[in-house]
Amino acid sequence: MTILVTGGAGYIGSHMTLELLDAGEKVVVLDDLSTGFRWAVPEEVPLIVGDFGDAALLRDIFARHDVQSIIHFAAKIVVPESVADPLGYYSNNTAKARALLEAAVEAGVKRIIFSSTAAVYGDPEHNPVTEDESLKPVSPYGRSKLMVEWMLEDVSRAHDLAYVALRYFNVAGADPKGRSGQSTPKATHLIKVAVQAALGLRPGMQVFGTDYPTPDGTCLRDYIHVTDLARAHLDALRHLRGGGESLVCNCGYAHGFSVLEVIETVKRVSGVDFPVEFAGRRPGDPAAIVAANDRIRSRLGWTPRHDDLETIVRQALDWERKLAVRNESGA
Ligand SMILES: NC(=O)c1ccc[n+]([C@@H]2O[C@H](COP(=O)([O-])OP(=O)(O)OC[C@H]3O[C@@H](n4cnc5c(N)ncnc54)[C@H](O)[C@@H]3O)[C@@H](O)[C@H]2O)c1
Ligand SMILES: O=c1ccn([C@@H]2O[C@H](COP(=O)(O)OP(=O)(O)O[C@H]3O[C@H](CO)[C@H](O)[C@H](O)[C@H]3O)[C@@H](O)[C@H]2O)c(=O)[nH]1
Repeated sequence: MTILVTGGAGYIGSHMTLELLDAGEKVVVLDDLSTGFRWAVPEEVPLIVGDFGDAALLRDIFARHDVQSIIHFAAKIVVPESVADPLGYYSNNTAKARALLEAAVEAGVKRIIFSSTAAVYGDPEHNPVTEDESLKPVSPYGRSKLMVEWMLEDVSRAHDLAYVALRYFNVAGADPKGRSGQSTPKATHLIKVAVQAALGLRPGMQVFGTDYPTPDGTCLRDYIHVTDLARAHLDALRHLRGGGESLVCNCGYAHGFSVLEVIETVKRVSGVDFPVEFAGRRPGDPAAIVAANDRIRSRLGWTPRHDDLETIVRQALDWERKLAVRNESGA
């Protein structure tokens, strides 16, 4: 039985592929390499370069490989880009997911795990936010993902296809064995930016907003280690294989760090006091968003192993150094 990983050449998908191989699973990756990297897919894993919305290609993959489960990561993921190009996001993230589901149902695929996002909550009224909080995404990106959750709910009722939708909070860190990490050249994620500043790869950084209703005035986020996140998918797979029902679960540690706390941690771990400028709020940023994680713990038996900001930062620094050497050598 093979697992199809869409987006397996990207940041989270490449960690998932490693985790699946470590667990002895058979994997095939489908990725168009729009933001992913060929080198991020281990040599022993077949990489099909193509579009996950291409029905003919999907039919061919399902005919050649005994795919019983899909882990669907492939998507466009940049919130401001989604505001500028909503139709591009609804096409890539929503319409193509419909095509994937249609092909999966046609081929008799039994299980799908979907990368959803905390962005489906928008600016939540309560923290930690539970899965039952009202869903008010504020960006086309969040809406494009929420619509897929709704499709999954309907499709799973009508067909023999069970699903787990995992709502990721702020994904960070790198493979503890140093095999992969966040490699997107212009990534805007806080930890990536701070780590680049610490390594002198950028002159400094900005803090977006210091007047939020939080203890130090900067935004609070729940940073989850990418390997703990990948393991949540393994737990979801086990749940579905055991006949478990379809589920939506948050993925986070249930505690938050402020932007200033993250920057302070990067400075401490790296030993570099890089320049930080205080700037205005970034449009669309919720003040605080922290995951309630009771459901994923009780229903999937998930337990975090890397819930430590210093470890996350240290591994992000290690990966960024590796990446700098790789980029310098033109590999
Ligand atoms: N990074 C985060 O903090 C975060 C938070 C919440 C949710 N997510 C979700 O996790 C998933 C993975 O995100 P990531 O951070 O690894 O991003 P990424 O950009 O590194 O990975 C996405 C991968 O999908 C591929 N892809 C995109 N469109 C495709 C298409 N039409 N056909 C085939 N391949 C395609 C890209 O080439 C890339 O390899 C996404 O669905 C994203 O929405 C990420
Ligand atoms: O240079 C920077 C970068 C970020 N921030 C701040 O740091 C916090 C975290 O920002 P990120 O960009 O790292 O993460 P977001 O919380 O905006 O985004 C996360 O949630 C989004 C949905 O809301 C998407 O899912 C996205 O992929 C995921 O990383 C925010 O307050 C942001 O304003 C800064 O102050 N300076």
